[in-house]
Amino acid sequence: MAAEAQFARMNGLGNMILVVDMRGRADAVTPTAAIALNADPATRFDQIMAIHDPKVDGTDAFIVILNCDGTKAQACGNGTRCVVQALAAETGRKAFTFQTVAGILNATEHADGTISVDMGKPVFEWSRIPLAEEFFDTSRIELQIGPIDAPILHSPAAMSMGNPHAVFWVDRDPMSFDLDRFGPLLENHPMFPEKANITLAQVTSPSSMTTRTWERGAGLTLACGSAACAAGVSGARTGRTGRKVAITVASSPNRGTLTIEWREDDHVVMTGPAEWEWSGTLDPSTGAFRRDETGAAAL
Ligand SMILES: N[C@H](CCC[C@H](N)C(=O)O)C(=O)O
Repeated sequence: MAAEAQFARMNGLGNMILVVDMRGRADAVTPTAAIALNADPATRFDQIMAIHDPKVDGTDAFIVILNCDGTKAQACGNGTRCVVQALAAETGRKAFTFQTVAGILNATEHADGTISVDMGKPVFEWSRIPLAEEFFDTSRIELQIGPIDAPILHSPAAMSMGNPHAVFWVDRDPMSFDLDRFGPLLENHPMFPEKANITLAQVTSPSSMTTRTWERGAGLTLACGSAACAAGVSGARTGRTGRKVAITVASSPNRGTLTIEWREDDHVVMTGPAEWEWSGTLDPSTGAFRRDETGAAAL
């Protein structure tokens, strides 16, 4: 049995996150532990954000991201805001720099409690998304589902925010689509050798859209931050919106909002809330956990 690690159950717009404090130790949260934690209704989650000691100078932590099926993810926008809130509560600091497998992320907590994360630069090159087929222009790739002459979803914008995304444009509320049926087919489509996060986006004005996402490795989640980034960038890239959009996440409680700005320097900045629910300790090798009785926010 591994020594216990502190964790906090948190959420970003309903995206269920476990922030696990792995600082000062060499082991990792195992896929077995992730699967066990997800199997218990009390600790069911979409992503684990494991905070490890920094590996490079100038960063505060190295973050490892696990999906609820035990696979690794390269990016998680909602989870990153949760990590910022937990570390800000612990240290009183407002600005952090993290390293992930996808690169360096800078993040800031604002006075109103919202958190901005610089999610880095989008990647459009087909081989780096990655797609299985060469596309010169990945803003509209050939892919459709439904009847060949009347597809239900077609021609998504494909891109990477560190993790692979496909954004399908729809002309009505994304909640009115059978995403639980189409999501698995598209996530696992041969076009996406590393699978993909699948988002439906309805543009509602040049500065707003409504989204809903089927997540790679997690399925239908209440919200997905990196998908909101992908939708915002794809809206601007295809001329549907400007470079700053308010994204209503249709599936989240009270249809919450994320603001996505694709800055002129090519960085994508996501701003939104994070919420602490409760804290506890867990065994990172097995997933056995205990809930703290104090009821105080802690990592
Ligand atoms: N919920 C996350 C995304 C998790 C990504 C994951 N599903 C994958 O790429 O495998 C977010 O807020 O960005």
